[in-house]
Amino acid sequence: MTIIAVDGPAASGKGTIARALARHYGLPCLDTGLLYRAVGLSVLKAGGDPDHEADALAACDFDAPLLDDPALRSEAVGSLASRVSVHPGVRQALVQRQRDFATQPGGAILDGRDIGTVIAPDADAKIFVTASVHVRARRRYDDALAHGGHPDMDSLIADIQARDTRDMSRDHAPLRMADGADLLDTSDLTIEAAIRQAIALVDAQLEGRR
Ligand SMILES: Nc1ncnc2c1ncn2[C@@H]1O[C@H](COP(=O)(O)OP(=O)(O)OP(=O)(O)O)[C@@H](O)[C@H]1O
Ligand SMILES: Nc1ccn([C@@H]2O[C@H](COP(=O)(O)O)[C@@H](O)[C@H]2O)c(=O)n1
Repeated sequence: MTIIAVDGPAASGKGTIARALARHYGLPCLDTGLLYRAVGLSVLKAGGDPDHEADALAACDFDAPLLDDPALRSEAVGSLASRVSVHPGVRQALVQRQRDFATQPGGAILDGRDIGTVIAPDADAKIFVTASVHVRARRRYDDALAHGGHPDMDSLIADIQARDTRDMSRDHAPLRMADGADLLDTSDLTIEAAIRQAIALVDAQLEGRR
């Protein structure tokens, strides 16, 4: 069984890298941010308060098809996800689902904020993907433009900074580089180069464990 943990801040490119690693190693992949986004969107739909733990907890029992809802991908829902994810009860409610995915026969790749620290601390390989705030905001900007939106760079930068601060400073499972993780800064890398480097880092970690 091979478990690969990919963590990092918003728009660092961790999902792109996790999916490429999944193709390369023939493993299933879980974007764990979607689980928190589903909770955030469910609270909103129920008219609850994302900062109120009981409202957020009630939303953890969402229906699986919600994970395919394109509305989950918006920056606004990303921000809601970040607010519900500070509650320890919400994190606890989502842990087993992620661990079950990680420990399926053959293993898996998971990307998120606490995969290498909390969900799979004994993962066979761990990567922490990052990029400068400006580069990450630029990626969100380009995505929004490509989808016909009218993005504002300053508000994207502010949203990403607010999300980084909340994710890194919360008491439970804060975003940080896990022990044994390799850092991959994608600020100046093309997608192809970032994927090549990620595969080289994972290969080296897997080789080191043999
Ligand atoms: N190295 C790169 N160079 C240029 N663009 C990139 C690079 N890596 C990812 N991107 C683009 O940046 C955007 C965000 O990437 P991605 O969704 O992989 O980030 P993420 O860290 O998973 O974000 P999220 O906060 O949604 O979890 C996507 O449009 C992706 O194609
Ligand atoms: N393992 C995780 C994954 C995500 N979160 C929180 O959800 C927010 C949205 O995540 P994206 O990866 O889809 O951007 C994120 O800002 C985190 O607050 C988490 O706590 N743990």
